[in-house]
Amino acid sequence: MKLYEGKVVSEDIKIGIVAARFNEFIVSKLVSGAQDALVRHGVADEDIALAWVPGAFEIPLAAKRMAESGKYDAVITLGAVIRGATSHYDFVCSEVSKGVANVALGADIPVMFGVLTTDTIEQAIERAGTKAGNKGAECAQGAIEMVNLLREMA
Ligand SMILES: Nc1c(NC[C@H](O)[C@H](O)[C@H](O)CO)[nH]c(=O)[nH]c1=O
Ligand SMILES: CC(=O)[C@@H](O)COP(=O)(O)O
Repeated sequence: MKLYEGKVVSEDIKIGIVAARFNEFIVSKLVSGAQDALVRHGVADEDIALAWVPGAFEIPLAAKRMAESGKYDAVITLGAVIRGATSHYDFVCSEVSKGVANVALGADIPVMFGVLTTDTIEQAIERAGTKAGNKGAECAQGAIEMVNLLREMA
């Protein structure tokens, strides 16, 4: 049986990050978690680019530009959508998740979904470097794995 799996060791990998500024207190921790994980797995700091957008809803467009530029082997999207008093949360989450998935399929490169979608601020904090890990670091490792996997499958 031929087995394909990507190693989580970077060899000449360039990464683009798109981060939403809304809930920046949380998202900044996701960005630093992603950057730390990328560098510690061998990605050169100069091979990482970061673009800030106003909110999660704007992530897919910026991710599309990065993914289709040809400059990056993978894109990591980071944000924190925290439920409020109206149904706005549902629309934002739906469009961001669908949009990010479509960018990956359209550009044919890994686009990692690192947007927290939580009911409470506490849940977001737990996933930004405390008891439930750091979603940015998780996506960073996943991005390296996916790049290596797709290179193996080529
Ligand atoms: N409520 C949150 C938002 N809302 C803003 C939207 O993402 C968007 O920027 C606005 O509707 C203008 O197009 N964004 C988040 O990232 N997180 C939230 O909790
Ligand atoms: C996720 C959101 O858009 C939300 O935080 C906005 O809050 P609200 O629904 O109270 O307007």
